[in-house]
Amino acid sequence: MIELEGLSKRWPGADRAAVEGLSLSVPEGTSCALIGPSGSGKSTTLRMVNRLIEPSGGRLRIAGKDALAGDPVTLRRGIGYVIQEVGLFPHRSVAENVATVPRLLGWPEARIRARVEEVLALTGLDPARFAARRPHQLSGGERQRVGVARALAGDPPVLLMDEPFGAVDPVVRARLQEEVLRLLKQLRKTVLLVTHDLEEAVRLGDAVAVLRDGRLVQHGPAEALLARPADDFVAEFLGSDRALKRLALLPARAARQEAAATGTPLPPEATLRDALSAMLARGAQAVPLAEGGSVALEDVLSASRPDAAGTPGQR
Ligand SMILES: Nc1ncnc2c1ncn2[C@@H]1O[C@H](COP(=O)(O)OP(=O)(O)OP(=O)(O)O)[C@@H](O)[C@H]1O
Repeated sequence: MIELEGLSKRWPGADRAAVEGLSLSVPEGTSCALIGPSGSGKSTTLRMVNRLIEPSGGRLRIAGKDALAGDPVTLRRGIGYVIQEVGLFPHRSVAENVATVPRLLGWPEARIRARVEEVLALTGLDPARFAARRPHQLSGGERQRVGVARALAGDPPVLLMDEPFGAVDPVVRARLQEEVLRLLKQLRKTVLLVTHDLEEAVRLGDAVAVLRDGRLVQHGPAEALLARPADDFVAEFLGSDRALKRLALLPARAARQEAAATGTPLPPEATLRDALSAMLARGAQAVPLAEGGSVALEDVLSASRPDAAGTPGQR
């Protein structure tokens, strides 16, 4: 659990605080994505959590302990940190880079070797192929994987990620996001993430927190924000297509049993947005589902109403 309580940062000479009275909790084993315009205080907030930036005021607790009380270097060893430029040591091998924290923690050599192999494999890098390479001998996506492997090496309960996939192309990016998401869930890490990319926030964040001028304006599951933005600023930030974005988060469940719809059934993982796309592509008012039954246009419309209660698409 990461708990920020009234956390603030005021830079010397600045006319307003970069972060002002920010209170936010990330429950254990969940992830929260910080989003907001450039300069809204996302990176400052993240870096206050591992004290690369010392807060000017407020409280910070990690796993119930006062994280502002002890030594920041010790704190950082217990927190994985992934940044866009990865920040690998260029003259060290992948294995040596990944071993950084376990070595600082004083693990025995055999344990370090085993752990390096384990986290490389977890992040989709075959140790036999990659362990001895230098960072410049890797693709951007592979470097990013090494960055994640390095952050996981010491098995920290908390992970901070600042634009973790910003430097890789969109195709690699989507695959990495899926894989890392699966991995972090499997390992039950508590994750605070900064991103410019709303889709990434929605995909990776159990909750999304919107910042504006250093203040928290809305916090909750992406689906709730897309359905009910707190104000015009959040609505505009989420985009005029926010209703479509929300449909992409809602599973297409059979809303009616009659097999009126024709055409190829949608697979079980299909969302209401997929159902709508299929209707538009087929010029049909309804589409069948592989699991049986069908979804009709009116079901999509009723689910897209922000006040739609219960499980959307279900009657
Ligand atoms: N070291 C610093 N000294 C003075 N001001 C700073 C420093 N670092 C950040 N700031 C200021 O604090 C504010 C918040 O910056 P921050 O980097 O947290 O924003 P951000 O939301 O992460 O922006 P971006 O999306 O552009 O990365 C900005 O006004 C920035 O100019």
